[in-house]
Amino acid sequence: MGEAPAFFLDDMQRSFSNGFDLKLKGFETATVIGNKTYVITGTDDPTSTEVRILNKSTGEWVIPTVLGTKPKALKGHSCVVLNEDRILIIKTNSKSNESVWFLEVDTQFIRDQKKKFDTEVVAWSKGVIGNTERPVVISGPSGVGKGTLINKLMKDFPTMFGFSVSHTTRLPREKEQIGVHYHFTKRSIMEEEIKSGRFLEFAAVHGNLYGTSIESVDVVADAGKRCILDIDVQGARSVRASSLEAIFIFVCPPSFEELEKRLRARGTETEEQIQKRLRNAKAELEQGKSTGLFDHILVNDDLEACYERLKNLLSISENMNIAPKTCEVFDLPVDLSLTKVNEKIVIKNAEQKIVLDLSLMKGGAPGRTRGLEMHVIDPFMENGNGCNC
Ligand SMILES: Nc1ncnc2c1ncn2[C@@H]1O[C@H](COP(=O)(O)OP(=O)(O)OP(=O)(O)O)[C@@H](O)[C@H]1O
Ligand SMILES: Nc1nc2c(ncn2[C@@H]2O[C@H](COP(=O)(O)O)[C@@H](O)[C@H]2O)c(=O)[nH]1
Repeated sequence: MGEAPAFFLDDMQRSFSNGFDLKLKGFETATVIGNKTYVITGTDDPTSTEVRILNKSTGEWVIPTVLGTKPKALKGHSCVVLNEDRILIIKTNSKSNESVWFLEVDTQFIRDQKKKFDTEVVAWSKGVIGNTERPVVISGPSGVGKGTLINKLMKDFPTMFGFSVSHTTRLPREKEQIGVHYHFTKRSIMEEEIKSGRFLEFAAVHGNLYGTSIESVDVVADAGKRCILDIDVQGARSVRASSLEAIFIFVCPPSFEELEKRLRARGTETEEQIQKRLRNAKAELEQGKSTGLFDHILVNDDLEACYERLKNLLSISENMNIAPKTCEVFDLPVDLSLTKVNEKIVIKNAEQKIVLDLSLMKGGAPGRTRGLEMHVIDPFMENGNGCNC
């Protein structure tokens, strides 16, 4: 059994009274991992959750690059270190489905990002209770019918699927709506946002920038829906290397001539743009079929037949139009302590005991940390529940 190695104000002053400037404010915790102390500051303000790091060897404070979606109004919280590479944070006085957060400090994702940013990096990842269906990445050359297939899925199963709305620097088409089809943006803004780590993936496609923000995927997951991403092959490769654990589907045309016919018939591109998209399609078709990147290849010949095959491989049938996945939500207490017992975290105060089971934990930054189980221990049943804590 291990007690949470997190300190509150009094402990900190005692632990580091050897000359370091450790003037902690309210709602701060300090967590020690190796020779670094991670100070997490929460306030009422949803935007102001902050992290700073004290290097105990040098006595220097570092403000890290912070990636991921921050917890809102973190205020009261308790921490415990997991695997020496992340801090589990439980928000006090919160709803159970909003209470679990992770600050990754030395995972593979963080080590990769540190090389990219050449600074200290930490990343937030929200904990998701229960299991969610794997996201679906759909790629294929321009005009093959990806959007058409996705629209059919979204229309037939609106409570099951949610579309990840990408950012793009291309101009909107006549019928495209801001924030529905794309977040249309300027190249300079998107480049800055890419630098700041806002995107799960991005790529230059047909002369414009396209990218999936971490938030776009999180919004769908938060609604309890299965996320669908319509992205090019380069983007699919980046997502494959991420923690998202998606299913990858490549859509092919029955022939190159048919692809050209569809692209022209859509009437949304100039002749020059059509030529560019067709040139790129050749390379995309090669890559899509040969790299082993995709789990499934779908030929979009007859639309209805292709749609049936898509539904089959996603294991969905007509009667599955179920409500978004929800799990039981309960309140977490204002004062709580955390104790780590193997792969379980016991969250308790005088009246209540809750167990957070991390044994099936997966995913993580830059996305959600999934597969968590959380339940309240009934005090009358405690001896028979298999949890000796
Ligand atoms: N199986 C099909 N048979 C005939 N036409 C189709 C089929 N699937 C889609 N189409 C038509 O082809 C055109 C291109 O489809 P769509 O816009 O869905 O392609 P896309 O792959 O999403 O393209 P982009 O990558 O450029 O967004 C549309 O006009 C659509 O109605
Ligand atoms: N890598 C990414 N590719 C994306 C994203 N959103 C869309 N796309 C791909 O771009 C082309 C062109 O799309 P269009 O809407 O201009 O016709 C197509 O292949 C899309 O799959 C993204 O976020 N990342």
